[in-house]
Amino acid sequence: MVTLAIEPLTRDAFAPFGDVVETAGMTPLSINQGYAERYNGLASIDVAAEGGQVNISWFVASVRPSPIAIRLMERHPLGSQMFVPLNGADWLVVVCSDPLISSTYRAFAAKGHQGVNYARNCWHHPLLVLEQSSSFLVVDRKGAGDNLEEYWLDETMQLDFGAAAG
Ligand SMILES: NC(=O)N[C@@H](O)C(=O)O
Ligand code: NI
Repeated sequence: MVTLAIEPLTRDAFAPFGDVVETAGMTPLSINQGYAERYNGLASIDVAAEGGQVNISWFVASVRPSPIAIRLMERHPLGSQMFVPLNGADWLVVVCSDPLISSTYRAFAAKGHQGVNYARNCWHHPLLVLEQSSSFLVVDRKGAGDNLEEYWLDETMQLDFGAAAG
């Protein structure tokens, strides 16, 4: 059984896979006569391929059976996909650069104030949450074309919550 250590989610660590949507390290603009701060440019939304349009949706996700087994990876060839948690609950992100090579898999512990934007064609596991009824704002692509490619792993991969890497 292949086990996958879980590492902290940081911009640098996640850079090969997309953006981390958080305000840490960002310099805000003061707006609205000083009554608000604006953090710009947190993610690159890439959904225009083949006439795609932005799709704004709301996910309410359930906790998967424990121990969480990684059996399926997917990617969206025509667009990026962004998840921003709305409940403030911590969650999990699993990505890889080649689903056939287990050493390319990475698991990240996402905090409740962190979102991610999977780059177009980034292999990722479908939304993984740690608390029931976890709500997310999702920004991805709607339009013609096949925007889902799936890969079912030959051997289930387990997440190792005990050995948090990093
Ligand atoms: N199916 C769907 O809209 N969501 C997945 O793409 C996912 O990454 O959770
Ligand atoms: Ni997806």
